Amino acid sequence: QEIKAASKWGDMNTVTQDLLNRAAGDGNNFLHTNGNYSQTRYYPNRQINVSNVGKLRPAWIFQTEVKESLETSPIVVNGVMYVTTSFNHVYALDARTGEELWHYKHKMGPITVYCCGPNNRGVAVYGDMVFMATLDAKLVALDAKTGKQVWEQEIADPELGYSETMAPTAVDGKILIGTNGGEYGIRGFVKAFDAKTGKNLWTFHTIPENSVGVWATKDATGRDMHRNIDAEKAQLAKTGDPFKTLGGGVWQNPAVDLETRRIYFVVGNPSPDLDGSLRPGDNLYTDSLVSVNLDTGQYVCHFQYIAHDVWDLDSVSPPIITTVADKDGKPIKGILHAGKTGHVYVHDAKDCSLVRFSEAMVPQENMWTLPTKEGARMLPGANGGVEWSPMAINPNLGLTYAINLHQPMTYHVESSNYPAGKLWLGGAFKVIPSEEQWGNVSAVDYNTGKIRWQVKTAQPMIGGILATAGGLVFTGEANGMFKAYDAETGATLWKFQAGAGVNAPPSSYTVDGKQYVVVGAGGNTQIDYKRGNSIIAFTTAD
Ligand SMILES: O=C(O)c1cc(C(=O)O)c2c(n1)C(=O)C(=O)c1cc(C(=O)O)[nH]c1-2
Ligand SMILES: [Ca+2]
Repeated sequence: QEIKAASKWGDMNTVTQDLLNRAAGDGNNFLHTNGNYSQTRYYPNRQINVSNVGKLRPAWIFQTEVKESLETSPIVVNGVMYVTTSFNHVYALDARTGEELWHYKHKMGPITVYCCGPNNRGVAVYGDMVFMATLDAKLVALDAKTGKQVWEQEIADPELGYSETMAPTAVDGKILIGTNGGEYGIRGFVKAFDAKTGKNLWTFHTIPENSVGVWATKDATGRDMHRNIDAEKAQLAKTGDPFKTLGGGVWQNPAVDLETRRIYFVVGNPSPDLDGSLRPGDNLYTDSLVSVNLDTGQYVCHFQYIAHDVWDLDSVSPPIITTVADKDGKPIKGILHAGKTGHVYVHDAKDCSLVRFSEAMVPQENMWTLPTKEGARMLPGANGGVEWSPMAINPNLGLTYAINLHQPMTYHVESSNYPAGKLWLGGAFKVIPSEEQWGNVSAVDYNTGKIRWQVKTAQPMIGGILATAGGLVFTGEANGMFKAYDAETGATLWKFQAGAGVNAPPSSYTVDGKQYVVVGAGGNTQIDYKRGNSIIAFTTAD
């Protein structure tokens, strides 16, 4: 195996910072989880385009040995592809043929705590190494040529509810990583580790020691959240600031702005999910966009969407940096984020402030009805709106593409004390079986907030989306359909039956003059979509 890998390996496979910086214009490679540091998922080549996508067909199918939910974003470096699976396997594949070059299987520790499946969303590449974070809360660095482990570092203590599902981000010799655990009473963070040695360089706690905030009564869109502020104040006087167990995971990649040396990420829900009585205050910085300094981890700004959330409405879909129109129509550096609430939020990158929010992409009903013991119906359900699924943009059209869920649920509260590192929901959210569920692909004009087009799908959507300069948008569905849409109109231009849920973000790359689109088809645990173990690469070229 080592020999096979080495024979494909040249100096060109070394990932320099310069290569990572130029990823947005590099159609040969797919170097970041979301395409580039701005996380636009906009692929610059157009060999596959609106006029020939109908001829797209599988070039190869690679089957992993793990038939469990697949959420990997395939990373491609000079003809070598890296994918991960549930339970932290990594494969290096020949991107032309799908031939296996090496396979790394993480030796899992005894304790893994994850709410929503044994997922992994992929690797980061830097220098001659490949980085993955694991369910037992380790960061591992592998030799990119051989898959042999170079170092391993504990990110946090898995016994306390910390675990990893996200892909790391590599920048300037640092590996950035957050944590999941919003359902386990953790104290969330983003950490930077030295890429060479694994040494911890800085830690930003997503929950400040003063998490109380301003007693906000309205959400980002101005709707009353029905908080009982007097009761919260009484609880605060009794038990103090709940910051140590307040959750606030970061389980998707940050966007990196090298011009200002700032990163932007979104923070998940407070713990326990449905029981607000034990955690008085706004619960800063849960359900927020946050920006910190890349070199020091120092706080720069934040914007909270939902203060004192009791519906598990994590902020999670990865933020995108792009030029947007401000309120006066003037172009500014903006940040886009799609909420579980079903809105696309548009921010000013300078101070995180909200410029606008889009029309709701899914039905919203009874917002913000508080959970009850018997269960209160509110739409959207706890998976959103939009889940962790990354959006993609087409900057020429000024559109951002999101995939949506419509899953009616009731929210139930049942108070219980912190069970030290065990699941701590403070109640339950339950799907209403008699109500229809569905999904959408939505194209939203981020300069106006208006929905440009929307296509309904048979099931709620989870996974991700890719936009290309060929005028296309690619995304998959639970029923195994992988589709290409016209980016301007939403017309379906091509589809393929992958045999299992296509619930992962697609990538694209070009090698030996051929453009490929690649996606995982392995289903999803959280929504129980049909499992599989395929990585499928498509091409139109002969
Ligand atoms: O708060 C958290 O830390 C956290 C983590 C994760 C995860 O890491 O998979 C999910 C969620 N929350 C969550 O609320 C959720 O709906 C969800 C769906 C999925 C998935 O992989 O499909 N993960 C998660
Ligand atoms: Ca959560």
